[in-house]
Amino acid sequence: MNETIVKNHSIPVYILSGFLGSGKTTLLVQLIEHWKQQGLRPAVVMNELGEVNLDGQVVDSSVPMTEMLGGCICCTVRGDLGLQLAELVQTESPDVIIIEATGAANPMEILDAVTETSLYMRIELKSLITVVDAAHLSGLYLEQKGQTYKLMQEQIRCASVLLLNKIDRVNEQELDSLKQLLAKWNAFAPVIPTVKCEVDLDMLLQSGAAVHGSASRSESEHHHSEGQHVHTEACATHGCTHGQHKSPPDNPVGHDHSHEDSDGSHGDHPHDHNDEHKHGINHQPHPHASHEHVMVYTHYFSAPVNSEAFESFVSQLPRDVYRAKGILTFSDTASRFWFQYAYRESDYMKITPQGDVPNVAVFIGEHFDQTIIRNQLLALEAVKTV
Ligand SMILES: Nc1nc2c(ncn2[C@@H]2O[C@H](COP(=O)(O)OP(=O)(O)OP(=O)(O)O)[C@@H](O)[C@H]2O)c(=O)[nH]1
Repeated sequence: MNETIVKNHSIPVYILSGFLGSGKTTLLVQLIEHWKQQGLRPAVVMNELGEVNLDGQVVDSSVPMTEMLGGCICCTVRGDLGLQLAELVQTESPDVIIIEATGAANPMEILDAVTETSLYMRIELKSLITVVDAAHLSGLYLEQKGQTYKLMQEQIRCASVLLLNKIDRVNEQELDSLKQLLAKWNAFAPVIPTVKCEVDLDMLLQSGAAVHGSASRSESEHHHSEGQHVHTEACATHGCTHGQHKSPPDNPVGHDHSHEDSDGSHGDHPHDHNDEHKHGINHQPHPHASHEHVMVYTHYFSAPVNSEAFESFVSQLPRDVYRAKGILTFSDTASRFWFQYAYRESDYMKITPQGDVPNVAVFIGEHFDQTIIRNQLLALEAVKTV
C-alpha cells in the first residue's frame, strides 16, 4: 500500500490543474483505478465551467464525487470548496481526495482553499499536478501573448509536478524546447513527458517535493511535519501571492472573498460574482485576470444531428473555441457518442451515459460568437432525416 496513505492520518489531497483539454480527466481516470487497485477509496471534487458534469460520465460511478458546476472553482466557489471537502470527509471518509479544477482555473485560489480547510480538517495537500498540452503550449509560445498563454504560465508556475502531455503531437526539437521552457518557468517541479498521461503513478504521486502555494507561514510549518513544504516565493513574481490569509476558526470556509476588478467589472467572465465579499487579500495583479475572457456556450439539442455534418462543423470551429465536449445522439448511428475537441483535435467515443443525460454540447473559448455556433447547430438539427 502507498505509504503516504494510511488510515487515521490526514487524508491526502491532490489538485489536478492544467489548461482546458490538456488531459486532466485522462489522468484522473487512471489515478482512480490505481488507488482502487490498492484497496483505497478515492473521492473526487470535480469542477466544470458548463452546466452539466460531462467529465463525470467517464469516471467510475462507484467513486464518491462532488460536482461544482457552472463556475470556476478558483472564483465564486472557493468558499464552497472548503465546504465540499468537509462534507466529503464527513460523509464518505475517503482515503484520498482529488480535485479536478476547470481548465480555466488559477490553481492558487484552490491551493488557498485546500490549505485553509486543512487548518480545521484532517486533510493534507500533497501536490499540485499540472497537465500541459505540449502542442498547445508550443503553439502559444510562438505567439508569446494572449490571456490563455498567461493562464497556462500561471498553472505551470504553481505546479509541484508537471506532466508534459500529448508529446505525440510535437517533434523532438519542440519537445526539447518545451522541457527547457518548463524548467525556466518552474525550476522546482519535475517534468514528466507523457502520451495520454501514461506515467508510473506511484512515481508521479511521490514526485514534486514542494507545493508552490500562497499559504500562510503557520500553514507551511504545519505541512513540514509530513515532509512536504509549502513554498511561498515561487508565484510571487506573477501575481499569485495573496499575502497573509487566514480564516478564523468560527468561519472555517473563509467565505469572504472579493474578486472584483479595479473597475468593479468582470469583463466576459462566465461566472456569477454576485456573492462578492470583502477580504484582506492583496491581489496584485488580479488573480483571475488571466481567465476572465473565457466564455462558455452550452447547447441542448432538440433533435439528433447527422454525424458527418457534425464532424464537419467541429472541424471548422473558430480558432477561439479551444475546447468542446458533449454527449450526442446522431441521426445516422445506433449508439450515443461522447465527443471531445481540444486544440484542433477531435475524438468520438461510444458511450452509454450513467443516468438521464440530455444531448448536449459545451463550447469553451475566448470571445467567440456564441450566436454563430448556436445557429450552425440549429441548422444541423433542422435537417430532416429519412
Ligand atoms: N493526441 C493526444 N490526445 C490526448 C492525449 N491525452 C489526452 N488526449 C485527448 O485530449 C482530449 C482532452 O482530454 P481530457 O483528459 O478530457 O482533458 P481535460 O484537461 O480533462 O479537459 P477539461 O476538463 O475540459 O479541461 C481527449 O480527447 C483526450 O483523449 C495525448 O497524450 N495525446
